[in-house]
Amino acid sequence: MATFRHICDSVAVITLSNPPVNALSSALIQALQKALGEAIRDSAVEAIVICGDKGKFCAGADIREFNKPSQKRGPHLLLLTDLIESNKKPVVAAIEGVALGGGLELALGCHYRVAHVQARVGLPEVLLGILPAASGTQRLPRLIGIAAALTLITTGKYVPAREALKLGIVDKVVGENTVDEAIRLAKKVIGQPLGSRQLSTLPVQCPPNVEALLAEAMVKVKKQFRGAQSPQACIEAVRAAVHLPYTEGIKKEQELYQFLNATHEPRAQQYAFFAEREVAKWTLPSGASWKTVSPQPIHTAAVIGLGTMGRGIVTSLAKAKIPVVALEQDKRQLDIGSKAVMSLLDREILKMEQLGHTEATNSLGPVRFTLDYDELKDVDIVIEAVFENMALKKDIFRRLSVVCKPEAFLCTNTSGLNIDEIASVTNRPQMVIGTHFFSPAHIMKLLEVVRGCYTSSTTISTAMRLAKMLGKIGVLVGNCPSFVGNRLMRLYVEQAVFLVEEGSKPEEIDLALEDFGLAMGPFRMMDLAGLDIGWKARTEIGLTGPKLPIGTPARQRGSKRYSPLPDILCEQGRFGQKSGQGWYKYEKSGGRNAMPDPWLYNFLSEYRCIHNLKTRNITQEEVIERCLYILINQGFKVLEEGIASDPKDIDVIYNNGYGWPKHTGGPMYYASLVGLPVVLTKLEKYYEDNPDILDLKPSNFLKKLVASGTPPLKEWRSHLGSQSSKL
Ligand SMILES: CCCCCCC/C=C/C(=O)SCCNC(=O)CCNC(=O)[C@H](O)C(C)(C)COP(=O)(O)OP(=O)(O)OC[C@H]1O[C@@H](n2cnc3c(N)ncnc32)[C@H](O)[C@@H]1OP(=O)(O)O
Repeated sequence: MATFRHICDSVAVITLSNPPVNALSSALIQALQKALGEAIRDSAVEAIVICGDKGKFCAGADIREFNKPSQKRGPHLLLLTDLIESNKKPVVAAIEGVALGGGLELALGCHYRVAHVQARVGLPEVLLGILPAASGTQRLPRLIGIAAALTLITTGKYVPAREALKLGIVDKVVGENTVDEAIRLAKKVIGQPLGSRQLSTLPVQCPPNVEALLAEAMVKVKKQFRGAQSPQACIEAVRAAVHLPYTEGIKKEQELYQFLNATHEPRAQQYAFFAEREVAKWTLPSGASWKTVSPQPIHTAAVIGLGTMGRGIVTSLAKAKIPVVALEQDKRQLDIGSKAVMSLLDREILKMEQLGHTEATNSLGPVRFTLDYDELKDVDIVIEAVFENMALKKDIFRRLSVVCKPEAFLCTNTSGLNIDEIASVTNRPQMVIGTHFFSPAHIMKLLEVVRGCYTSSTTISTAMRLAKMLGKIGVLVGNCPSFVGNRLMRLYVEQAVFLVEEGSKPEEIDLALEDFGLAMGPFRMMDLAGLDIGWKARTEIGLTGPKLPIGTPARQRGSKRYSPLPDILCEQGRFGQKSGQGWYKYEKSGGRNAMPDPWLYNFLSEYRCIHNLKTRNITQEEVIERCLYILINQGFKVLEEGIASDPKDIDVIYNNGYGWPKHTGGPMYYASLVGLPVVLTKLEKYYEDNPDILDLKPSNFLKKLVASGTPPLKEWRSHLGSQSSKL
């Protein structure tokens, strides 16, 4: 756990060991306390170095223990940091890999910190719904000042070693032999006064405008993490560091920690943390799983189509150091696309240089641009990223069948087209898979990996491995129209439009859902994405436009309610931000600043008049419930149909691809927080009021769970019974 071995020349080295990331479990904290006690008492020891086993210092408190009753957790990390700091023998932290959360707090208790150049440090507690409650909110501001500490503590950002050196978090950065360097430093400082190295004793250097700084930070986090309490608590704790002596500040830190712990946020965020790691551990009903099926190596890749998605995918591959061949259909498109890719790559290089990488250019994989399909003959994987047109995609896949080597995997980046139809035109349907990237593809963490009926488990394994190589979270889902993410999203957006027909304003709905915590309300989101995209898709399948049978009622398709509002806006040339007007108006075409539009109010009045729609007062509560519960209800249907195998798959998709607030855990976790009987009763009521909105009808699976006594979320899967899985 924590071993103490004697080193020559009187420096004791204590090694933290708790694989895989040396998280501070109660057992490790106890062992560390014991090892420290021994080193302190040993008169032959004059200095101490603390390091981590296997090249990782420490990833912080053991998150798996957070739900243990506190009396069973053993000695508190906070006391340990005080014990280290007050020790008369100098203590040096040798930071390799990571020093995160409690790991960095432990290092801040030490008198000196030496870091390996590739190490990263940070206080990510805020991302787990808590705050750095082992003195991090009090020691860090004393070390690096209020502004920098606020940024780190409220964002949870990981800082690379060189930046940490500039900020003053670490004292030295080394390219190799971190522990040896720490030992050398420890020896050098034996006998020197430690006063200035004891952070708790230092004054906080406050700029004159400190209150304004804190207020500004508060405004920022309230906007950025709407509805979440931990970022605000972090600021309160830093404010305590400004105004109170250290021991009082620590009391405040503990109070705020207890307060947060009593909310649902830590549990929700910690659920989200583990869910992201669990989804990588896929299992198929056949028994094949990540453990049994090896991925094939991917040394080279090709991307077809250099539109917005293709450019991001190429950049993402280059960032993962995978050589890419990027193909376009004609010279003009190739020129435009290649320029755009080069500019994205330049930005990546700049970002890396700012983070202290000296050889940033060499850390990207090479990109070759071409018009020639023959250049694809040797690549290991192809990702097709042309626009959503089935005929075009099929043409490309036919061609790939001929050109690519037999072992090459063929992926289609689609947000909802049928993978099986695409696979069926190839000579290797078992090697075809959907890879639904999210825009911007080089930044967004989510990758929906869509298994078709022919897709082999080796192909799944390889695509999931590719996600990991790209630094993304791959979530395996089944093949159905719009897959999981967009299938749920469509109903949420449609519900928002129905609410406008019934009397809400777009901005009221956006505000209600943004206050709930969603990154962007549905109308601002539609305007950003472009209303014309959905319009084209609806025209293609005959929901509107020339293919719509004459005599179809305007607000009905089959037995379902339909709103033609978005179609009419498009007919008026209102495509959203790109045309300067959509649900909102903008300062210019391409403008970002959404302003309520009086034109829309008049238009909506006329529309309601024409369709004989009576407006009514719609509460925020109804907006949230109808928009979110219909999405959640569809989540239960997706589980029932075996399109997703576990509620956490849906939560990971929403948290990482759709701006769902992580502090509520994701839509399915949120449903469990609200209580399934409540969700069911509300859906029943809204369905009764709106019998033509068929998707409000509660799913059988939701009803089954409630009838079974509302088991906890982790047991839902076992209640699915023998459904026909699409995985
Ligand atoms: C008990 C009350 C104490 C109160 C004290 C309050 C003050 C202190 C609070 C904290 O310290 S909270 C923890 C803060 N630390 C983090 O948030 C770090 C989270 N981890 C990461 O960012 C990454 O895991 C990593 C360390 C950068 C490694 O990333 P990598 O991509 O290499 O691997 P992963 O798949 O993410 O992780 C591997 C493995 O390790 C598990 N794990 C990671 N961190 C922790 C942790 N802090 N506690 C427990 N387990 C952790 C992770 O779940 C993976 O497990 P498996 O999936 O392999 O089982």
